[in-house]
Amino acid sequence: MKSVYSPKHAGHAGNLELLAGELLPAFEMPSRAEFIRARIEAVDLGPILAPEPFDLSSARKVHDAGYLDFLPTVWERWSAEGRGGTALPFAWPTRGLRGDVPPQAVEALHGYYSFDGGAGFVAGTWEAIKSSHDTALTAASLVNAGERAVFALCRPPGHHAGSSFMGGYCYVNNAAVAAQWLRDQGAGRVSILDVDYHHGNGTQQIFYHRGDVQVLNLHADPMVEYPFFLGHADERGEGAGEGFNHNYPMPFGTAWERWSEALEDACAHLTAFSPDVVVVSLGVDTFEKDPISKFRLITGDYPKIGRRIAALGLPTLVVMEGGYAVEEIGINAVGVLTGFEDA
Ligand SMILES: NCCCNCCCCCS
Ligand SMILES: [Zn+2]
Repeated sequence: MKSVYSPKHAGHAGNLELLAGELLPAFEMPSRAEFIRARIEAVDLGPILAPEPFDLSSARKVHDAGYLDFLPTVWERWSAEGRGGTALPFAWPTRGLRGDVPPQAVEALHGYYSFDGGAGFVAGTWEAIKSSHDTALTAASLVNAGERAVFALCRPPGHHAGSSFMGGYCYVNNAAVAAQWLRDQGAGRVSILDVDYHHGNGTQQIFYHRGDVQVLNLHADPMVEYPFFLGHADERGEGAGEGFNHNYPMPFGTAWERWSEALEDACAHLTAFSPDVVVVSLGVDTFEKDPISKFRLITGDYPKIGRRIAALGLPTLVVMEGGYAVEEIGINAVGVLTGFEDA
């Protein structure tokens, strides 16, 4: 299986995140991508290609123009105010407030375009975001050219980013942009299967009113887990999107037996939709040892996920999302890919 990877992710480093009342080093750290890349090489999965540069024309079909135009300017605005550290939002236009965009105040603009305080910027963040976007589209172009499956080693991740909001370490929704790009290349229908521990609220929001991109999410119950404010089973899509959104919220402690039942049901809906291509948002924070998550999948479960997805018999783009047990992230993420190949 081919993979796509860019070393430019590494500039997105040294971020701090607000966690349980403390500013801590962000769990979404550069070593995540390096452990995965090392594992790809260790198991000889296949060639690791550099991304081609892509323009943002497909991104502009799933993200708001003002939002996309803001991302490259955050660090320069922040540092122009003489600030260092991590650029973080500080005020959000929540219920009862106005949504006028404050053009000059970067921490208010950042809040305007965020749903949480979890998408910080340092000097190299925009370059990393763009390289992650290009990584996903390069991998998508290989699938579109006939590869059965390609792995986009994206960092930063994207599934929490909506049409005009960032959050949860996500800025540009790589999987959503790739699905849109595949549609732009002529794919009639695309399914996005998000197996990350956290609900892909951004991906759901982007396609919620569309019937051409089906979105299926397996995740922790939002009544008890981040991102909290989306991801319930009764969210089935609206308008043209009615019936094309499927959520499988599950309780803390969920292990393979329960989780795989949800995967089976999701695969049945996916097969019924008969997409031309599947985009997998691969998070491995479902792992029992993940430091911020509470499912109980074990390393031996990840090849089973890959085998099940391979059994769909569809061209497949795998896009890296979350996973924070850094020592095992490579074994678990690449386990999905080797499982897919061995099917
Ligand atoms: N106590 C909940 C903290 C959640 N922090 C953000 C997690 C983002 C995961 C992205 S896959
Ligand atoms: Zn996650």
